Amino acid sequence: MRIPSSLQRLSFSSSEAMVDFASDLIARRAQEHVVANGIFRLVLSGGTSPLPLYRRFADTANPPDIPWEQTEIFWGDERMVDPESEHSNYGLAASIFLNKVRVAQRNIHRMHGESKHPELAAQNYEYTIAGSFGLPAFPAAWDQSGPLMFPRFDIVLLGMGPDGHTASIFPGSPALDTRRWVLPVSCPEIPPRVPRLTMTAPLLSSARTVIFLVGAKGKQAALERVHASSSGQRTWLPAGCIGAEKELFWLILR
Ligand SMILES: O=C(O)[C@H](O)[C@@H](O)[C@H](O)[C@H](O)COP(=O)(O)O
Repeated sequence: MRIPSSLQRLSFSSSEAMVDFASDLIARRAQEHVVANGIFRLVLSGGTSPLPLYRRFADTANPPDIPWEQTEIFWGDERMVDPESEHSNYGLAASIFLNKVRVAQRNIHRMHGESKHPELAAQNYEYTIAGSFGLPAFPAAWDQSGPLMFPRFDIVLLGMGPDGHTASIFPGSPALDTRRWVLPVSCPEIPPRVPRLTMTAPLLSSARTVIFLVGAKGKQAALERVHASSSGQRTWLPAGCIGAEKELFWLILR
């Protein structure tokens, strides 16, 4: 795991407080990245925990000051379903906020969950990532002989399931240790029981800032194992294997 220079675990007694913290942090970092590089690359999470934050993004009464015109949007994982499906991570984010903020359609990089060929869809997303970062058309992820290379997203949002999975990286997944950036995932044991696509642990952990948003209900045991690992005991729970280049935040709703 890439050890971040800062690790913060913060617990919140209300969803509003957690959303206030997360949206302020994202807005500040987004502005800094736009000033420094002219662009802000944000990776969204699936699941239910980030939904209040997504609603805040679209809140016209109290909008966070995010430079949407300079923002590119990606997903950490997607279910192999149509974008119109209620299970589509893209579809949910689009209906809650992406269709309401000033992000350009060309900057919304969704994973193609409707593809009948998950491996091709994964490779296609690696091309998309390479394109955004101005990297060669042949993604370094496929070059078995070259040095390891993982593009650096500015902020990655993640959740965690009760089994410790994050994105669609389940315990024992090949996505934990690979040079690939995106991999197909066969149907997991947990709902929705559909195959997925996922960014891999090394790619997610290369981000400058990683923010976990977790509701503690049903997740206490996994949280304890993940947090024990950062104080020295090893865990192989996928969420505990995710690091960051600079800052790793665990925002936990009590
Ligand atoms: O697409 C997905 O399902 C996710 O990205 C997944 O990793 C999710 O974040 C966790 O399962 C937590 O989900 P909840 O936030 O709904 O508990």
